[in-house]
Amino acid sequence: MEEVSSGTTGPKATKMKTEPKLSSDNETYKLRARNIDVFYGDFQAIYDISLDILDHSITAFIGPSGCGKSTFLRLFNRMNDYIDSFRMNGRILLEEEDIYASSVKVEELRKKIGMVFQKPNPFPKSIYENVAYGLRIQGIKDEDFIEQRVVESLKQATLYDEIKDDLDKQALTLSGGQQQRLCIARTLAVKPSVLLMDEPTSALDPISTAKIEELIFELKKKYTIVIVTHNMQQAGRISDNTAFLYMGKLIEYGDTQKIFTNPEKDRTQNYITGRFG
Ligand SMILES: Nc1ncnc2c1ncn2[C@@H]1O[C@H](COP(=O)(O)OP(=O)(O)OP(=O)(O)O)[C@@H](O)[C@H]1O
Repeated sequence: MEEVSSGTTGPKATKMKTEPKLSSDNETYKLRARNIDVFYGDFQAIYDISLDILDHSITAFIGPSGCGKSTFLRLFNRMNDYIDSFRMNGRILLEEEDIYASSVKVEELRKKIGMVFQKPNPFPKSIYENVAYGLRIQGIKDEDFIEQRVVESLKQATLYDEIKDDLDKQALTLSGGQQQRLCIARTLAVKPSVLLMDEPTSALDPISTAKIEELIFELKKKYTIVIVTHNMQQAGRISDNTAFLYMGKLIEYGDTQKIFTNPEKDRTQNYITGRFG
């Protein structure tokens, strides 16, 4: 392996002479995107992005509205597949598996790579059933197992203590911040290893936002987290690495502190200092 040059970008990224391997000396890459182009019909939304995401880290995607952050994030659990006009070039590897290979079952992939959206979207069911949902659709019938997993997931999402006596209550009666933590618990219940978060706090008040940020920070011990955020303070507070996208291109990617204090590109500097965007 040799030090990175153009084409492959990542924290301490390395350019592979052969097929990408998943570990450098002491760090492991969980996800790798290689030469990704995305099109919606004739419109190109992503241009030749290659980037590696470290395991057990928080990676933030930042950039002005429309630069392609959500499009890029959604590639990692194939959410763009729902869009008729979507087309892509390139490869995305989860560990060593090409997630767009024809052998991949998308439902299985989404168990491994869960997603939390901008607006909390609980089902109109009880708190308990929201978290149990993913297990039930897998055909799991063992109620003791389901209950144990529901409680464990709610605890991990730091919601359990607030609602433990109300598990049968309608999820839609929870506050926005609680609903978002419930959605995180629902995602955790099927034991993913990666969590994708698309502006998970943008619909929340500052106190709920702080709780979710603490939770995300805690979750990185067990999960690899990729988060899209418009909030640069948030990216600076919680992420280990930051990718700055502009008009579908990856401008700069690396250690968050460096990106925010001493970026290499003028365009990054202009964006993080609020000169545009
Ligand atoms: N389903 C779609 N069909 C056509 N064009 C789309 C579709 N989704 C996104 N786009 C376009 O692709 C580009 C990137 O959009 P995307 O939502 O990924 O950007 P973003 O950086 O996440 O924006 P925002 O911060 O506003 O959410 C935009 O020009 C957008 O209009």
